[in-house]
Amino acid sequence: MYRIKTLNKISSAGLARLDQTRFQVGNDVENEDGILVRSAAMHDYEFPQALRAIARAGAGTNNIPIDRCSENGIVVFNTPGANANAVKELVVAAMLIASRDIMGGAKWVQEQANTEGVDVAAAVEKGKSAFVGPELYKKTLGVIGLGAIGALVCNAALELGMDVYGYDPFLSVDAALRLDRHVHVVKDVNELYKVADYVTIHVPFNNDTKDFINAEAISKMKGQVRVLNLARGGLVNDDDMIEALNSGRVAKYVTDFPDNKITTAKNVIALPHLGASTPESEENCAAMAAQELRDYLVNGNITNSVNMPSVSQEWSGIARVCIIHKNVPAMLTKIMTTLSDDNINVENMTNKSKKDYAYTMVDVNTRINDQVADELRAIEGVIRVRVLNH
Ligand SMILES: NC(=O)C1=CN([C@@H]2O[C@H](COP(=O)(O)OP(=O)(O)OC[C@H]3O[C@@H](n4cnc5c(N)ncnc54)[C@H](O)[C@@H]3O)[C@@H](O)[C@H]2O)C=CC1
Ligand SMILES: O=C(O)C(=O)COP(=O)(O)O
Repeated sequence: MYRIKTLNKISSAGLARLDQTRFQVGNDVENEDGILVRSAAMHDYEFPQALRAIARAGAGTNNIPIDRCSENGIVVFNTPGANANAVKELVVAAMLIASRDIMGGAKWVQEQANTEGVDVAAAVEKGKSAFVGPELYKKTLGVIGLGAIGALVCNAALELGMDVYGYDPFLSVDAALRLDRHVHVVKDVNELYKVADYVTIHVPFNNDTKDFINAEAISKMKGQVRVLNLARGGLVNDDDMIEALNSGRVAKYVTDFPDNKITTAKNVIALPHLGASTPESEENCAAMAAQELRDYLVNGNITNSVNMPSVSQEWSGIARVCIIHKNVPAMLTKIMTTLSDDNINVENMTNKSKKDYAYTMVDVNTRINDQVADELRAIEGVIRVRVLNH
């Protein structure tokens, strides 16, 4: 029985992938083998001895201590693209509410209705000019980060008749193929700032991207620009943004990641981290995350991990040895020598690396006893050894 702890509410579509005969799932499970999580903060989380994998039902993994996971041989998964459409749709809404004063207008109508003696129909026609705002059509959108979400946003904006500029120095081939050919991809983000009426950011939050939009970046943007941040709060420097909003250089700032400081600033539209909050996305993410967790725990296969390489292998033989180790020379030789010294015949094998870590999966035709597993564990550079039986 594998024990799976949920640190957030996970859609039942995902939990259904973890059949009750093999998985015990709940938020009170202890010494868990796997964790399913959304945005719960895990940086201070104490890893139980059994923990082998964490699956983030979503895209951003900045709530998870990835380095500490890698050092402990814990595989971290996410669900690339599974919530991208939901975010794209909210970005379209964000552009609209940043342009037309839909929120202010709707609130004002309610206020009229609640004021005694006001004829709402008449008040609306008299007062509507206070809520005028520009159209998106023929305006320019700058998209920073052209991954799963960024590419969908670019393509949707083209459909709305916008001119679209995109920036992503690490653009993958797959992502480039998803991008409409009418998007102007620029090599220098300043080229995008120079022309964009709207700037939207879709990059992961990390040490390199913290404060990506700061005073210097804003100084390169057009006056009256509208800035959208549905990625992470820390990508935009709050103080610099507040100053730009106060001076009128930035006309509106829409953020999906409000905090006490930014929420009360002028011309801020703060949403409660709603980007992925659709039933469709919650189901997609949960199903993908549960599937990844299951395939790793049961078969040792790794798909969509952010800290370990992708390795999947059909079963051959009767036992499988899964070894997470440092990506250093001679590991494979040492692993193979240990197995052959114990007279174990290898049926199939895969070895792949990702940055400082590597994963070796070996199918063998005999049962692996504790002594062999301990010999493998004793190899310098080996972090974790698991033996699975078919
Ligand atoms: N508001 C919400 O509920 C949601 C927010 N997000 C946030 O959006 C982010 C992006 O999500 P996806 O598009 O699914 O991820 P993704 O991994 O498909 O795309 C990220 C893109 O950013 C690019 N990138 C990385 N560093 C960059 C830099 N310095 N400059 C320009 N581009 C850079 C990468 O090359 C990649 O193409 C997530 O990391 C997460 O923080 C994601 C889903 C929901
Ligand atoms: O996938 C992401 O990165 C998100 O920000 C979505 O977060 P959530 O799962 O809605 O808490």
